[in-house]
Amino acid sequence: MNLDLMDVKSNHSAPVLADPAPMNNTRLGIHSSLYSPPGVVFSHGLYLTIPRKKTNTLDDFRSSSWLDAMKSSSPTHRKITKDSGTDLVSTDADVAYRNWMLKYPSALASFEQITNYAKGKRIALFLDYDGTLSTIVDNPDCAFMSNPMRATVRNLAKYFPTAIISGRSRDKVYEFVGLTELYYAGSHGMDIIGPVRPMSNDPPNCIRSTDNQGKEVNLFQPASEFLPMIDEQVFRSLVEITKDINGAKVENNKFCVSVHYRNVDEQVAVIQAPETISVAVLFKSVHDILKDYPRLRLTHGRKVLEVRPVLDWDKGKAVEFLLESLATSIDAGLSNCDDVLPIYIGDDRTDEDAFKVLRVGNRGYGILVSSAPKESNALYSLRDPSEPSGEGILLYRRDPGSTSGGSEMLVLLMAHFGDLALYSDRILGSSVRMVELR
Ligand SMILES: O=P(O)(O)OC[C@H]1O[C@H](O[C@H]2O[C@H](CO)[C@@H](O)[C@H](O)[C@H]2O)[C@H](O)[C@@H](O)[C@@H]1O
Repeated sequence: MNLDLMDVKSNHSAPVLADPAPMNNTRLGIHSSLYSPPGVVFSHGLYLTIPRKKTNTLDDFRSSSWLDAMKSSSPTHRKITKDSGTDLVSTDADVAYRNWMLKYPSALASFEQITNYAKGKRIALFLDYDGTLSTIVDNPDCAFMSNPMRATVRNLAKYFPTAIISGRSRDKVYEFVGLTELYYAGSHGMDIIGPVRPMSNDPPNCIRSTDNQGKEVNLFQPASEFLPMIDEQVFRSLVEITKDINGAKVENNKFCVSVHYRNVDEQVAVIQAPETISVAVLFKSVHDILKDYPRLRLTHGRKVLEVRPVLDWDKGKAVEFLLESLATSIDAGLSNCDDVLPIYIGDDRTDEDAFKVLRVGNRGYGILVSSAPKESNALYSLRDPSEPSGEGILLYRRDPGSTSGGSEMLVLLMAHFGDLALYSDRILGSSVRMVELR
């Protein structure tokens, strides 16, 4: 559900904030139990599991972590409650989620802590795309971003340097987001368009280029040598071997390739005849192809296998690269700014590399978008990009030209994401809390 203006105005209930964890201050104002979990209970029964009795040649695949990864790669709260069909399990799921939130408190509930720490600092915002700015859908070509979300990101970018870091190709994610004022990193950070940095700082594979608007930018493609192999050989081979697997889809993400199995029949019921399990066949086929390409590796995303170069580069490295670019670029507005607070919001395993980078030395905040408990290097959580909600929290800056509070510019940084928008204070409903960023 997208909240329109009427929804916001008519929702007069106080913000329904998730159970706040007791907070002790650390440098980032983070609950100390984040570093030593307070007996968090994970209900493994919430996840579907597959029997591991060996029966034939596909056993290695069934009994390895591959199928487990498949089953847990996209657990959704909705699916758990729907599939189980009982209120009891639904309650268990809620309890497990609340317990999990002791370790990963809601970013909404912790918003004052975040903004307190942000005072006096320049925020740099990094956003994943799928599952963060758009909801997960069956067809990857239709993972559109809502207009309110787009408007919010556009407005955020007026205040904070903002970058999208996606596993998609850079062109594709730009096509979805469509905002020229952002920086974009595609192929899990292996294809970055960022602000121009002084030549002396340029690593190899970094060149000056122009973006779609003719603006001078830096183009950094650390995996450029892999392009012919991935594009001309691997992508084609993967398309060929999966063409008879109903529902499989291969997506060319330029420096990596995604093999989707969200729509492939998992056939868990016929586990005794594993040769009919299409997903297992798919995994084996992809694995077999990769034997011929030792310089490529396989990672798991949400119902997707991702083929990528063996390269010491990931979303975390991309965040570091962009932070350095932003800090040295006059255009980006972070130069001469000692204190930058990076915030990264993402939902998937590949986002963990970025969370890790921010976690080290309490450098910034990682926020995991997840509706199911899972281990993460993030510090905070949000439940779902599209969860219906009337709550919102505003991060705002006073308009320097303003003489009255009535004309303050208000920027909604994080509500439940599907409902993000820019509002003026005149139209805010009482369900929105405001936190001033000085
Ligand atoms: O880093 P991201 O921007 O999150 O990209 C990761 C992968 O996202 C896409 O796949 C996922 O979203 C699809 C659309 O909702 C869904 O159908 C699929 O099951 C998910 O895995 C994208 O299609 C992949 O290429 C990206 O690698």
